[in-house]
Amino acid sequence: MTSPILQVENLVVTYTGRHGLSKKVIDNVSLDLKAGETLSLVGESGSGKTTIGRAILGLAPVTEGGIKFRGETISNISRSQRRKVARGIQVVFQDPYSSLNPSMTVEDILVEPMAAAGAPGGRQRVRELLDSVGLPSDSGSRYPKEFSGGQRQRIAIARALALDPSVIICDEPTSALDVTTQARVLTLFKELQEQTGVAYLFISHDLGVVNSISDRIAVLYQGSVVEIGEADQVARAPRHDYTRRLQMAAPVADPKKQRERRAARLQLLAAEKAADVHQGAPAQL
Ligand SMILES: Nc1ncnc2c1ncn2[C@@H]1O[C@H](COP(=O)(O)OP(=O)(O)OP(=O)(O)O)[C@@H](O)[C@H]1O
Repeated sequence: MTSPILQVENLVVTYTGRHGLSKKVIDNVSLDLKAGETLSLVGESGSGKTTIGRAILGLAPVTEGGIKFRGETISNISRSQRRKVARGIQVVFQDPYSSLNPSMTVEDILVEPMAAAGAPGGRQRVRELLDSVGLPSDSGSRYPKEFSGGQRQRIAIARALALDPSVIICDEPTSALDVTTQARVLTLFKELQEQTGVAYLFISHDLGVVNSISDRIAVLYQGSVVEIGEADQVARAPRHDYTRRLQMAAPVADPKKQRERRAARLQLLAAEKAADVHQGAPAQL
């Protein structure tokens, strides 16, 4: 069995507010990401998905537990150490409008991470990166505002690929895109994974979106993993009530499927009522 490339071990993230009140937002989460796989993290807004991604990137406090990349601890280390050991972890954010510096050309955006890491990265590499994400090779001299949302997300993906990462954290990377563009960008993620062997930790609130690209899915509820398993099993035959609710909340275009969903939702509610399991159940999704 291949050993995991990224390990989140018993992670606890606690934030302390202005009045000294502390709030545990991640509670004992353990996750393994294997080389070349896509593990999705799904849950409703506020469940802690982004916080886990930020903790991996060194942007959220790791209060307890630890994070390892290629077997080396990367939590609670200095910035300079992180630059050395964690350069193989990159990120693509949700919003392609705010995540790209509007005053930089696309070429400068792509060269920046390579220059910061002291990696070789000339015009040829920029052209390769643009080509790999399906953008015209002359895009380098243009500015982000000249591109559509989907194209901007391609630029952000090219930037994430610049240092040949082995892990990309994709934080709701298609949520700001229309459905057609969303599908194209998801296909691009898949193709890039086939070509490069990169692993994705794919963060989304939408079980429908992640099912098509995930190997495994972990479901997060109030800072804890309540279910984890093979993508098809979690998305199609969830074991946990909360996952069932997420499944039913995911938008579907097909009216027949919508009717089936509605019937299943009513059945679930009736069963819960009968079993009186409402106490402690998550809020309406
Ligand atoms: N810097 C912070 N200080 C205090 N609380 C925070 C901070 N960042 C996040 N939180 C809290 O942590 C919890 C988890 O937030 P997080 O953004 O990780 O959730 P999420 O599942 O990614 O939600 P969304 O899909 O809306 O982004 C929320 O209750 C949020 O208010």
